[in-house]
Amino acid sequence: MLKFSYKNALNFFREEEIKLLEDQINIGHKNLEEKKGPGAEFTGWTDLPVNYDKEEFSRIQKAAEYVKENADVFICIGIGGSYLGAQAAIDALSNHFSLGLDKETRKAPQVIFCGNQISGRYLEELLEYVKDKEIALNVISKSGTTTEPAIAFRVFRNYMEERYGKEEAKNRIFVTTDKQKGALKELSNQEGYESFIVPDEIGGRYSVLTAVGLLPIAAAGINIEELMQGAAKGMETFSVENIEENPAYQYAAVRNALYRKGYGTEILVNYEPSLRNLSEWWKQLFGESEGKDQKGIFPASVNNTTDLHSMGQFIQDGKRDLFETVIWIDSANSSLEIPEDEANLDGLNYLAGKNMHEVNEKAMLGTVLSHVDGGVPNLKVSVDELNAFTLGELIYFFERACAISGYLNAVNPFDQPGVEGYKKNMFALLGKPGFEAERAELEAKL
Ligand SMILES: O=P(O)(O)OC[C@H]1O[C@H](O)[C@H](O)[C@@H](O)[C@@H]1O
Repeated sequence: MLKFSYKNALNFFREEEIKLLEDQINIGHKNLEEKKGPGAEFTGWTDLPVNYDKEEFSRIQKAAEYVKENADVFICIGIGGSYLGAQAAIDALSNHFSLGLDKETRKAPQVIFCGNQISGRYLEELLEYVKDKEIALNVISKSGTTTEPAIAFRVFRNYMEERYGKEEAKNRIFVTTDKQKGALKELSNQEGYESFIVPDEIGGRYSVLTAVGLLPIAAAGINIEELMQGAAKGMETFSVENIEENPAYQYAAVRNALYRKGYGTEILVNYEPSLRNLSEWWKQLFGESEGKDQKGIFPASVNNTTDLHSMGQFIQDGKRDLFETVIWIDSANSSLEIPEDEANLDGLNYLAGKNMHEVNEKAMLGTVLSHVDGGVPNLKVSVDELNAFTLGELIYFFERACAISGYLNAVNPFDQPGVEGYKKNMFALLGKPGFEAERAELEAKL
């Protein structure tokens, strides 16, 4: 069961301040339930965990089986919401070293993401890496026109057609995009690729539980039925109107109470390397949803205890406008104990026989207390253990909290007008037809 606690933030605001946000939360809740608030056209994710296309879901499972049988490497091309959720889930639930394990042990292909930057070196090295491995590919883009994945797909489509021939390449390429529009849809129709849909009413950063995330996640050997069941449990728990019974709404309210006092940066903190990319997914979710109209909480992250040795100083003692949200997994996920050592030169015998988890937990507790003393409010989201079910719950928790939090700060949590700025300039500088006037203007500034 997911739990949320803000007891370590209570030195920084009064409980009553949460109460005072209740009316606004109720309005946000109604907006989501009735799908009628700002950005209502992108609220398809609210009931997705129970209201999804079951026929497509089984096609996803079948495609994942095909990939498992026929590929050593599954190349997933996408950027932003079209890869972060899948990457987060796969990292959270797979062996840290699965890249180095053979396929028999892994029972699934390696999933490698690309098209999420414009590095030629990365693509070239990936082409070299897969040259003696069987590959399959999933190109994922809701709009079907995003430059980064489009370039990577062009490179890999050429490569696969040359290597496998057009017909076999077609069997190995899966497309996830809009149901009717966009260049990728057109290409997919023309070539006859098996395709999956990003529903109109679900924006990229809310799409991990659609085919966008589900195909890569299933191909990595993760049980997507359990993931959806966990999300459905999340939907049940976190769609309750009453804030006292709804941890997601409490989280949204506390964040806003802190923000209004000048805490402008939230750091998501984990103590497991497998959660590093959950933070990357979370950053897009909250950053794109809330950072607009010249306001919003800046979402940051640290990976502990690693970053206590680099960012710890700043968090403890630097500019005081930070608050932290710790994601904690209650149960030990390994039985590794610290060994006894006769010489005890490192002085660690006081830890001998202790499970690593116990040490990690004390590090977490000690850090929270110390940061609170240093003026950093601390929130905590915890789950009993990390598995596909609880991950589904966590995903829904954050999605729901994010939407309500955006409404509390009077922004549309479902649009992202700001991301077009760099694209327009890049197109102009690259000489894309139609951008001639902007090009001259920008070049004069360089
Ligand atoms: O899936 P796509 O249409 O390719 O979009 C990928 C990403 O890029 C955009 O610029 C948006 O800011 C993101 O919200 C989106 O997730």
